[in-house]
Amino acid sequence: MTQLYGLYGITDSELLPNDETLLDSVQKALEGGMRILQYRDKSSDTTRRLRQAKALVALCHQHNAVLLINDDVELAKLSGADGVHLGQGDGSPSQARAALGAQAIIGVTCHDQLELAQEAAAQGADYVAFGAFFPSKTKPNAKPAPLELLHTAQQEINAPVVAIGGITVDNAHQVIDAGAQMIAVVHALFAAADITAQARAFNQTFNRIED
Ligand SMILES: Cc1ncc(COP(=O)(O)OP(=O)(O)O)c(N)n1
Ligand SMILES: Cc1nc(C(=O)O)sc1CCOP(=O)(O)O
Ligand SMILES: [Mg+2]
Repeated sequence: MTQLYGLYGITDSELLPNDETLLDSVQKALEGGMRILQYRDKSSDTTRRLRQAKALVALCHQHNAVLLINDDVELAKLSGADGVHLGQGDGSPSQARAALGAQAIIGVTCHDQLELAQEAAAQGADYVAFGAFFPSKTKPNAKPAPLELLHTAQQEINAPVVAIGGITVDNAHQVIDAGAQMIAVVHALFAAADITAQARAFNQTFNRIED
């Protein structure tokens, strides 16, 4: 079973606009050691979303990686994905659990608010996500979150903690040192010239030897 730890890649339909670039880029990230992926396509093209989600499930499973679906519990169920990532407007973790079953991985966006994470964990979320820790190219208007929140969350929340927002190979150590078990990355991973090397570099940040 895949651990909820390390690099957590998130796809972006603007950066990866067609099936070929999506699957090719994800394959490269998997070759670099990414074991958690979220399919994030905010469009209403249901045919494309189902086709791409199913293809990503197959590809991720070939590499012992998990595929989570952003926003959409129904798509997670139809595609055979391993779980779902819920924003604050995307339904509750308990509703998602009822739809997807006990084995499903359910993550919840908590912005900069510890209370949202407490609520999500109490409802059975498998991880909680805070952000944005740095200025994000993908979501420039995301509300900033302070690094200290990760320290507090690690101590007080009974679920693994994800950090998101503007994370790069250069700043990843800041959120990891502050308590993040996973780093969720769009641009610095999927816009990289060498996605495999970049995925490897992100995961190495977790393994680096302390001075
Ligand atoms: C791991 C992770 N954390 C946060 C988000 C953001 O979710 P949300 O606030 O619902 O925003 P959208 O991604 O739906 O635009 C995420 N997707 N993944
Ligand atoms: C989807 C998303 N949610 C955020 C939040 O703060 O909740 S930041 C973000 C975008 C993350 O992309 P990048 O790694 O390119 O900054
Ligand atoms: Mg959402």
